[in-house]
This record gives sequence, structure tokens and C-alpha cells, in this order.
Amino acid sequence: MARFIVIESLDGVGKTTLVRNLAAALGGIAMSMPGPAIKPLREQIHTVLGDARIAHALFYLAIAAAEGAKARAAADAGQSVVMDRFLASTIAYARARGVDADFDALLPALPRPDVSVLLTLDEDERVRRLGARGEMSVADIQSLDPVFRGVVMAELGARCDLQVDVTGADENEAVRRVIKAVGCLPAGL
Ligand SMILES: Cc1cn([C@H]2C[C@H](O)[C@@H](COP(=O)(O)O)O2)c(=O)[nH]c1=O
Repeated sequence: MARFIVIESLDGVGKTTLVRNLAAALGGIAMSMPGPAIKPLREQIHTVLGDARIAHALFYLAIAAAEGAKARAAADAGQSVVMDRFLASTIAYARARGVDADFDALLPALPRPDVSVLLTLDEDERVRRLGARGEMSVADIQSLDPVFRGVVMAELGARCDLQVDVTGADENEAVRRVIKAVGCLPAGL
């Protein structure tokens, strides 16, 4: 049974909420990239890394190696782990920002999830939700560019095991759709 589950998507699809709700439904733990300890420092780290796009990709890869190892260990010990973004996002965003590195050569050395799910949402609805967030991040704005979005979605689609569309789904229905697609059992069953 899948215990280390990765959820990937563009920004604004509802990934973070879904990760939290799915982890609760499975009686498991929610994790995120780059993780709560790094998140407050992220802007500072981006400033230090500057224009070197490969540096940003390597930063996220290092975090994926570290957080992925923790997730893998917890899953191997019998816990369900739901991770908000992982290697597919790291590679997809690096590619969309023009980094031309052989990421696939590194994959065998990195922790592997049991299943990765690409969450999709009707694009008009996604744009509406991003707008409703108030201030958009640089990444949010980049995801509105059709070329950028196309590269990210092509990479995510090629690298995820499953795709689940959550258009028209409320929070609970989104969890049900993912559980059905993954075939994992909610807590208590
Ligand atoms: C996790 C991760 C995020 N990102 C970018 C893409 C997201 O739009 C942005 C914010 O991610 P977040 O919404 O999951 O916090 O950071 C990368 O470029 N590489 C990565 O490995």
C-alpha cells in the first residue's frame, strides 16, 4: 500500500489544503517542501543564491534529498506520509527557469515516493483563486505565463504516476478523489 504519497500541482490548485486534509484522513503526517524550518528563510536564501538558476535547483534538490529521506523512513516504519511537492516540482520549475541539467542521472540516488499525484484544476478557476490570494508571489505570476506553465505541466505530467482533477470538488470531495485514485485506505478502515 502507498504510504509515501507526493502531491504536485501548479500554485492555486488547492494542493496545500489537500495535503493537510489527506494526511488527516489517512491518520498520517503532512510534510512540505522546503519544510517549515526553511520556509521563513526562503526569501533570504533566494536573495543569497541570486541569479544562478542552477543554485536554486540544487538548493531544492538538497532539501528534497533531506525531507524525502525523513518521509521514506517514516513510511517504511508504517506511517502514511503526504508530501506537498517533491522532486517533480523541483525539476519542473528548474526546467521552466531554463536550467539544463541531467536531473534524471541523480534520481536513483534520491528517496523515492510510493506514488506521486498531479492535481489539476480548471485554469480559469485556478487564476481566480490565485487572484483571491491578494498578493501573488513571483512563482504565482510566472505560472500565469502560458509558456512557463506549459513547461511545468509537461514535466509534472511526465513525472507523476497519476493525475487527479479537482475541478468542481469541495475539500472533502478532493480528498475522496485522491484516495480513490491512489487506492489507499482512510484511517479506521
Ligand atoms: C518545492 C519547490 C518549489 N519551487 C517553487 C515553485 C512554487 O511555485 C514556489 C512555491 O512553492 P510552494 O507554493 O509549494 O511553497 O516555489 C521550486 O521552484 N522548486 C521546488 O522544489
